[in-house]
Amino acid sequence: MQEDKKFRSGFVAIIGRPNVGKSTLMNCIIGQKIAIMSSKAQTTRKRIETVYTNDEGQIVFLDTPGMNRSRNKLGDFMVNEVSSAFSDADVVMWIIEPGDRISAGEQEIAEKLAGVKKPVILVINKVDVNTDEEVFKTIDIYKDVLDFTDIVPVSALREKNREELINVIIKNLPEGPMYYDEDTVTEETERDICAELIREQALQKLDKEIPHGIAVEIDTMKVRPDGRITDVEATIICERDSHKGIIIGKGGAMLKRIGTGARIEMEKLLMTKVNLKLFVKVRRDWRDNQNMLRNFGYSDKR
Ligand SMILES: Nc1nc2c(ncn2[C@@H]2O[C@H](COP(=O)(O)OP(=O)(O)OP(=O)(O)O)[C@@H](O)[C@H]2O)c(=O)[nH]1
Repeated sequence: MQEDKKFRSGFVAIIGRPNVGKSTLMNCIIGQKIAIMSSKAQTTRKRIETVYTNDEGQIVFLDTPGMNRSRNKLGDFMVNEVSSAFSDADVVMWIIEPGDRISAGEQEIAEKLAGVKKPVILVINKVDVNTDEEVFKTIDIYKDVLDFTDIVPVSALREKNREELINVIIKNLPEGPMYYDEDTVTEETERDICAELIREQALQKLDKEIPHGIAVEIDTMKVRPDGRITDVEATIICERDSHKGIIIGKGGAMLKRIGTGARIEMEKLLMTKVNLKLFVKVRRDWRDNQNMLRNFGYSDKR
């Protein structure tokens, strides 16, 4: 990174009617297909979906409601949740397809976005199946609908203008830190879920002895080159030395039970064998420490 060029980072919300290519575009930007997580896991996860990083910046895509949800939910979402969904975003990306008029659905999105005081980028997707003339016409129709910071025609399927779009998004982000390791794409979510699975087992097996005073941190998670085994090292964090003793159990028996239960669940999620090593650490009052909480994937609201 050069001194005069500051690193930019932030959160991007993607909005658009069903089928305009939102998922395809996101896959195209991050350069790989995103595994679909189980519905059970999703209900407990925060909204962060995927991360793209290059030398200039880091884009964290937020999973806005309506993005992966059922088609007819979009309207409800637009009415009820648009402001809260976008409150975390630094930039909004509105995806449309080329067309010669603004449909009712698009109109509704435009009205809601009119109240969003953030940069809005209009992305015209699927230009591979349209003539330049049709694309220009679309730009013409849409350019005054909102005060867009940029309008970018792309083809998510053919990866046309991918780099240009990435540059435009990063240009619109504020200066900021790298929130995630540069090689993080989606496994952050898998890591979070694995941590959650271990926590779930611990809570189940420990019964009421240590109610909620534990957190789980995944230290390393690596798939072996043959793709058949994932090595995971994780730490269970508790508040007191006495808790540590209970979690480990007599001769390590309790920790072994927690580990076995979690391993079985993780194998289902990751679809590989899992070699799990569990550690236990005491960190006094971790629940009061906001930074530590954020580290464990808990938002301020919890
Ligand atoms: N020709 C063409 N087809 C595309 C492009 N991008 C996406 N598609 C197709 O459009 C269809 C919908 O794409 P998705 O990425 O699932 O769209 P979505 O907006 O995420 O859809 P919902 O999840 O229903 O909201 C798929 O059949 C894609 O292959 C593109 O750039 N060109």
